[in-house]
Amino acid sequence: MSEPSDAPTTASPSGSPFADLAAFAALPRVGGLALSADGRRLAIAVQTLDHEKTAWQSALWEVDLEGRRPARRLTRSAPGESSPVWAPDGSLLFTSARPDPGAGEAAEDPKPALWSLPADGGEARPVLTHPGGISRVALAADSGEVVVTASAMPGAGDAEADAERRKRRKEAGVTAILHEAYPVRYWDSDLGPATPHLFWVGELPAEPDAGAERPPVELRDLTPDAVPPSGAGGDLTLSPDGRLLVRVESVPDGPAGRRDRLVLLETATGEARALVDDPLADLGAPRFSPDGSAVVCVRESMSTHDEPPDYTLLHVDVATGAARELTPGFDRWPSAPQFSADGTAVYFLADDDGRHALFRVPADGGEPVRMTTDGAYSDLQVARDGSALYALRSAYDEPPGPVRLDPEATGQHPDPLPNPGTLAGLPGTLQEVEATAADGTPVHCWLVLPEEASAERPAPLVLWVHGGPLMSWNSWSWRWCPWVLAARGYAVLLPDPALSQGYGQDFVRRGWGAWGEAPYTDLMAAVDAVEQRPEIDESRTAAMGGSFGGYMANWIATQTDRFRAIVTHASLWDVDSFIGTTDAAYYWEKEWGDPLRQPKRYEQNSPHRYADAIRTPVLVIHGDRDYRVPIGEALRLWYDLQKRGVPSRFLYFPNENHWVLTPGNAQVWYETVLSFLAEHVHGQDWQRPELL
Ligand SMILES: CC(=O)N[C@@H](C)C(=O)N[C@@H](C)C(=O)N[C@@H](C)C(=O)O
Repeated sequence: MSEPSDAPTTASPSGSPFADLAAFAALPRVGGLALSADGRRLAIAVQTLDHEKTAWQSALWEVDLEGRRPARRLTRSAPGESSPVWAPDGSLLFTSARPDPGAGEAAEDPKPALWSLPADGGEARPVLTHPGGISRVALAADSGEVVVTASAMPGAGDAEADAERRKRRKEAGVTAILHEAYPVRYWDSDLGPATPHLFWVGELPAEPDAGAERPPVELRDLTPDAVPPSGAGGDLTLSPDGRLLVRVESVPDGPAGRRDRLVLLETATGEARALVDDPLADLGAPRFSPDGSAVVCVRESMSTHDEPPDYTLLHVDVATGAARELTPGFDRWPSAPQFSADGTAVYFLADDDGRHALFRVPADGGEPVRMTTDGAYSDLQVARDGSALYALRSAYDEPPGPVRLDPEATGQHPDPLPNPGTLAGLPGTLQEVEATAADGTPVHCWLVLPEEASAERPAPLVLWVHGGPLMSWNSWSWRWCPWVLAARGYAVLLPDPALSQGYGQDFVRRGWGAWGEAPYTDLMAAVDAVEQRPEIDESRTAAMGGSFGGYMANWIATQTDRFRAIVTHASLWDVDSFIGTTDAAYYWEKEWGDPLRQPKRYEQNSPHRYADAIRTPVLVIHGDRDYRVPIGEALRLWYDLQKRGVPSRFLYFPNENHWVLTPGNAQVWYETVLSFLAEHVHGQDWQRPELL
């Protein structure tokens, strides 16, 4: 195919916010959801650009459940507000590092505190502070009693001693941490010396009369023995009467290994015992039943060298600890379970065939049924009177927004609720494509086509590989937004190759321990299939991906010269060094094995071993605060490319983690990717982003 003279550039004439990176960064992004106990009020968290346009600020908004009024903003502050929870009296609790107007001089390093917005409006007031900051709030559904999570210094008995220890370290200029257990980091943070503890708050004091002093809120440490690395930072659920708490506890499991179990705690005494402790599984996402007699949770079987993990739901009797499988034989991975209002059913979410669907299963056993047709759901809220469900719904062609669902119906399209993040339109269309792998297995893909793509004007194609790898392309992504590329005339292929979720356990097994085999050939089969289409220009293609998707971009670079450019973000290059330095080696080491005693998988699947074969230009992107895929992977990849004279560029973010989370850097990310694609896919001159 010859080069058309009007090849798309990095600018788009369409006028869509996806064509203008500043307008794209300014689109409101809807996050968490909280329903009040009486089912009448719904709060959402919405991120918008701050005044200087240098940070996204999270604020809380209220959604009119009748759908008559647009969503209205409830909070406003520079540090933003998050983790909304409605108290029984109708006030809205949230965490925020905003300054306390009554506290005199502003703190140098303000920590998030617990705030309350009165039911009938007015100013929010601070309720509770801790020297380590309040990171989470849990509320007992009937009693309204509260438990908070805050990080405490080792050995500090109370908040005063805690503050004193922090002060002494600061005055002495000590930032060092002495580690005695694995792991030492998580995501982009150091673990220790402070570690999360759970504090009992009980009933929150009522709003004081005008002019009166607010009574101090006493915190009682429910987990005084919590120790680094993870302390009591796991997920938790409070019984409706506030008497019991079930939390996820991470315990050592072999050398440098961890696993998660469920611990039951009496809130009055702090007395604790293991509720479900399974040496062959991780337990997570516990949720109490409405009568407090049972807990539903997720069981993830430990993977082995030969077998990927598998997930099921457990129904656990709180009095006896007896656990029963709720989803035996269900060939999908259930997550985020919750009881129905009357406790007779459990709702859960699962990837299924390119969707993240809502399911329901009877609590006393039976077949799970899928309740939603399209889209990806999260943040499910069950109205306590059983009248409705609320959730956030997104899809590859729709950003997240609040919806109402029928608690019983199957095959439903939910009612959309007022959404401050509604889009006016998209610069193209989304199609569902099924390719066929060499062994006959279907490979599900989403294909984004730009507005102008046609047989007369075929669009260049970008293959975008998802991360995980145990994941699926099924929901909106601001970080990996194909519509920004579509606005510049690119078609974007989003395939779910072997190892992806939502297609059954055998589909995961096809790629287990063999990342360079079926996952790679499935991707190539998807590209082959889409390249046959008249509206695709098969002579102008590129491949990109982040994280595991970056591993695959690197692998593709070593295996084929069919693409004109490779973009690799936060990627794995030398898998042995990655597993030894990531924040959670135990997540990977079973599948890959011991590199000294079981070197085969490393020899066969680590891209760095095939560096000499790379001919395609590569854009390397990495953040220095990335503890999931540490920067060493990018430094070594960059060195290996430069040494071999491969045309390459390195976009380095000193302050970003595994994801690029600030508006300026996110825009520069897209700008650099688009310039690199324009240079190599269209043969245009390299346009260096102005701010780089
Ligand atoms: C503990 C752990 O490593 N979990 C994995 C799910 C993980 O983080 N994998 C990364 C290498 C990855 O591919 N992440 C993707 C999902 C991303 O986009 O961040």
